Amino acid sequence: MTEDVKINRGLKGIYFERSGVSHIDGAKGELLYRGYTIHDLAEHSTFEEVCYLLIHGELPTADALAAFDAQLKAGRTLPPQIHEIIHATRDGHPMDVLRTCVSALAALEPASHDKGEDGFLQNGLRLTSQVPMIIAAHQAIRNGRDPVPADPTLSHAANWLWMLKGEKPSADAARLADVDFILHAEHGANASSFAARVTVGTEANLHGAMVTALSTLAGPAHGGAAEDVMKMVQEIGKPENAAAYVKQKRGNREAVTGFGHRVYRAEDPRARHMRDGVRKLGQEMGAPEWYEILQAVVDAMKPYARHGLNVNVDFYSGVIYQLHGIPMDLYVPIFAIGRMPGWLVQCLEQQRSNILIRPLTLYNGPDARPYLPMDQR
Ligand SMILES: CC(=O)SCCNC(=O)CCNC(=O)[C@H](O)C(C)(C)COP(=O)(O)OP(=O)(O)OC[C@H]1O[C@@H](n2cnc3c(N)ncnc32)[C@H](O)[C@@H]1OP(=O)(O)O
Ligand SMILES: O=C([O-])CC(=O)C(=O)O
Repeated sequence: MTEDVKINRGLKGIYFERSGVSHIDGAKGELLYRGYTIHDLAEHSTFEEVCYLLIHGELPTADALAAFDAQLKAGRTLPPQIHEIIHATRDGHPMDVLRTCVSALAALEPASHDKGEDGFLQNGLRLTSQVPMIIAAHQAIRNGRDPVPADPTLSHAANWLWMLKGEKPSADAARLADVDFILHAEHGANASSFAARVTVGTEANLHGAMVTALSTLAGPAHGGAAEDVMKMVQEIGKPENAAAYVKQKRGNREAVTGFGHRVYRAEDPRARHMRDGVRKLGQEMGAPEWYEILQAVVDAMKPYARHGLNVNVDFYSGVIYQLHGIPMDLYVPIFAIGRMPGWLVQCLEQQRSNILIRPLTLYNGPDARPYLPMDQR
């Protein structure tokens, strides 16, 4: 029909909106949250501070941060029915359980239907606190233990590890989790945030948008990559096997997971912090071989780097979780913990100047034709 129309498959390179939250320079490999480089934030900030920055646009004063932190801590409660739902779905993938529980919270908490700007904010902050609780409670229940109650003296990251493992994390372990959350907190119009914005565009509630985001994050082309990288590392087994593995994948024109990105052509700036974390943790724990395997894959992929194929944020994160003894199926849910403020702020931006997001598909099916009665088909 309209053959001259240009189709942008996957919306590659298309700007659909303006955003004041994060800036990605794919050619240079740079990422800013509200004007601050991800490197400064990863080195000097905390997840709570980054949440505040993303949502309010400025770094908090000490008083503002204390009030914000108190609000996050006050959100660390779950209706008792959530534990019943987790019991009923305990054998499911943690991402399915998490998504189901967030959906159930919409039905259990009347405030979830407040679609004003403040309603979105309050619901989003409460969910930011509830999401790690759901994941940790599922991990406890599927292992026959009672969920560990939240500890109001601990930061978001330390409390997550406490609820997950039932023991107080070391300062280093808590800081590594904190940095992981900072690095994953926000990334512009990535697939899950875009999907959440589509949901808000229809004037649906925030919980609905979060369910959309969680569904979209789960795929291996997006948040699921960290789990696949860990499986790849296990399959490779030793650094000397990496070159043959990559050769076979490239020969079959299959993706090597943890590489490639829709926007970055230079290395994803978040990867460097995770790489440092894997190297340090591996040495400390007497398990340097995981890092060596990862670096052998990077070496084998070097010929493709000049075509813009470099490691992304998910390449190193799985091994960090593995070294912490965290099961592989929790890797995507951990990404979701970090991404909560990013989804929230994208939803807030969408809501502030809302418009239905509804592109076109160019029809290439049959021309108009008469309906055929059953006996003539
Ligand atoms: C947090 C995140 O979501 S980060 C991404 C996490 N996902 C992964 O790590 C999974 C592996 N990577 C991929 O599948 C892809 O790189 C994606 C989905 C992330 C991005 O895909 P796109 O933007 O559509 O890239 P596209 O498919 O256009 O790739 C361009 C070229 O690079 C190749 N390529 C892209 N990624 C990879 C990869 N991981 N391994 C090998 N080759 C790759 C493609 O085959 C294509 O080559 P061609 O032009 O010869 O056909
Ligand atoms: O931006 C993307 O397409 C994917 C990504 O790296 C993220 O969501 O962090």
